[in-house]
Amino acid sequence: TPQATLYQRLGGQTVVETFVSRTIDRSSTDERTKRSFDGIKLAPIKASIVQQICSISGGGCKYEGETMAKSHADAKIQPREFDALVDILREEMDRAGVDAGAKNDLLKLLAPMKRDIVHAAR
Ligand code: HEM
Repeated sequence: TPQATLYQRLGGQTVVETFVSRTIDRSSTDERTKRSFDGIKLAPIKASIVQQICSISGGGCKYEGETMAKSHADAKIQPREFDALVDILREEMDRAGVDAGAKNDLLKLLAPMKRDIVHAAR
């Protein structure tokens, strides 16, 4: 029998949509992260992040959005802002009932994106 994909272990589409939606809603109002979301429409980012997570976790989607470097460049995101958003994501995966192993496996796939998302001072 084939192994479950990470996407399946995360709970599939409904669960991924739930924790992504709540993460972005909270990030757009949390004092630590909200400034970057000022004037940004949340529904399209949510859909894009769901597609990206589905793609990298073996859910069979094709991510069609921008690169992480390009989509975050204008916001000049600081390391503490990145870390705060990931903390919110971790809390929302817990709240959505995601298994600890699956949660950590997804966080491991997202962690290397930090270097593209965080603004490099030059
Ligand atoms: C691992 C962490 C993160 C991932 C996986 C991620 C993923 C994404 C994705 C897939 C998009 C949509 C790109 C597109 O559709 O072309 C996006 C856009 C965006 N992200 Fe992130 N992101 C992360 C961290 C952050 C952080 C830390 C912030 C701010 C605190 C942030 C703020 C934004 C904003 C404001 C947009 C919309 C940009 C625009 O439309 O102009 N993201 N992100």
